[in-house]
Amino acid sequence: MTIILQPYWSNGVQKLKVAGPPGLVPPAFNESLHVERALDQFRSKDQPLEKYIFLSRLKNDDPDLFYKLCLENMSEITPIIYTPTVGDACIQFSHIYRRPEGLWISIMDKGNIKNVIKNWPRIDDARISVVTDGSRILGLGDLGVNGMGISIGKLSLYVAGAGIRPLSTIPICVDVGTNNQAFLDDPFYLGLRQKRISEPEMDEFMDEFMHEMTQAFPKMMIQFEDFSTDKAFRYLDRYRHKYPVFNDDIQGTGAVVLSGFMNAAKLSSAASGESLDSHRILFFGAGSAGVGVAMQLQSFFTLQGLSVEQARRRIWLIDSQGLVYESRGRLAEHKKYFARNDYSGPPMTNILDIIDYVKPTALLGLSTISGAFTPEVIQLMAAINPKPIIFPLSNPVRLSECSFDDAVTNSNGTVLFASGSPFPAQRHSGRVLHPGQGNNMYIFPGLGLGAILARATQVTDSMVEASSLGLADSLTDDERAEDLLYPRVERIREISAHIAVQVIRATQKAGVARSPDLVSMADPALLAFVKRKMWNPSL
Ligand SMILES: O=C([O-])CC(=O)C(=O)O
Ligand SMILES: [Mg+2]
Repeated sequence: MTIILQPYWSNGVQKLKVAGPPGLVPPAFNESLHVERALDQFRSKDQPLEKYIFLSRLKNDDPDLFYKLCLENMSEITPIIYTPTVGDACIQFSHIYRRPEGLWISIMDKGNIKNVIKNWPRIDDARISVVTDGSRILGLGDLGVNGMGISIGKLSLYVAGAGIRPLSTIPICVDVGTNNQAFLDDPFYLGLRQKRISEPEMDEFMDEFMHEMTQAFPKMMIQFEDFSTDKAFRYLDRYRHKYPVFNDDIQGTGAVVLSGFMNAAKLSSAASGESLDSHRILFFGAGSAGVGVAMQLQSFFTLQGLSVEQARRRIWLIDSQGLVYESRGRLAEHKKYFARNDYSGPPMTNILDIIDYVKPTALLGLSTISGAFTPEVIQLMAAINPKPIIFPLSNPVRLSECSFDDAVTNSNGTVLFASGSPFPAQRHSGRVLHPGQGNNMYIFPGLGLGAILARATQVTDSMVEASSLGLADSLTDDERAEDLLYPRVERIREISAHIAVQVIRATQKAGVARSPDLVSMADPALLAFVKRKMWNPSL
């Protein structure tokens, strides 16, 4: 008897699984039922973190089964492998760790990064990597090498959401120390026992890292993830014109919020009778995500015909000191662009006073201050707008500026809502209201897929904007009829394919595409091509 061994790939390593010769699998084994069995096992765990551990093990043992389960149960599984549970998994990463996954490069490898990268087993297949230094994981702060969990989670969504082949993905964590003392004192912590290195040392390290990555993987797109604010802007600026790289927290979050905002603004303007270009957006939180989103939202106004300068004037920022304005003095570099020059009184620190002064149509939270949008804040927004736009975007759930429930109750059901992390639907006056999830997971899979297929040499602003417009117009009539701001996550593959087409077109217009053969394809043919390129679990 010949035993049939079917090859599959796990974590870059080829393995073999018994495909079913008599005697080696149970007599009544049925593969399709096995997916349901795995789902049952998954549901039998009561703690989200246990579910996470179960799925992470399953992914390593049998990627086809894992991704089949994800694709068939997106809305149930995404909150486990991704936000919010991935946050807890990162906090606990060094304790729940079982076996290596991804690529670890530390400051000790400086000068030798080339040789470390060479150890990656599937160099030729690699197309996309998510890189973090763990310095600001979600809203959880410096988690050092435990940040690897976020790179892993994002790449699982690349596979599930955009059909990137599992083998083409590389989660990377660079260990440049951590300032998290509790971790440094924890014997289980998996990173170097040292504080974060200085900025010049980090720059040298990153320059070598980026150079060697692009040498080793010429077809690679690199996503920067959860670097702390200063480094997020710094390394995006430093490398964006040199390598195909984008920052998910600045650009991905910006694009997803722009998309949801476009849909919300239409509904809000229809209710108020105000023109689209008269919206006023107040940001609570002025870190990398806040300013990144504000930058992206400028294009909402320029798309309506305003100049960039007029668009800038439609945006106000609040940071930990209150309203951001020029004469307040000593502003961090990244806040200066949106600092107001039309206010020069004493610092305005109370959010209710600021709302009263600005009269925003939209309030966006990127502060990681849980509960910052109090009932009074929501009530005030509802008093000045028939349909207030309120987006508490901080992750994970417990750091959200308000819950969907609070937003619905305090606005009497009028709120147009999107949050970074998932919230349950609410019933109000006999209607079921659905929260939008303004999370960059709607953007990066399609953006990355488009960039890879076009073999983009850079990720331009126009590509990011194309991904946002692609997402905004991917709502179906049914979804629009329910006032949804984002499409249902179950349709993620369809949405990513649509976004990828828009992104490929943008690469062509920007002259950064290295796949000239795609130019001549009409849109339907290009969409079919993109869908054909998507990997599917073989089950
Ligand atoms: O990972 C997420 O859910 C969104 C994100 O990039 C962040 O919060 O840093
Ligand atoms: Mg992030």
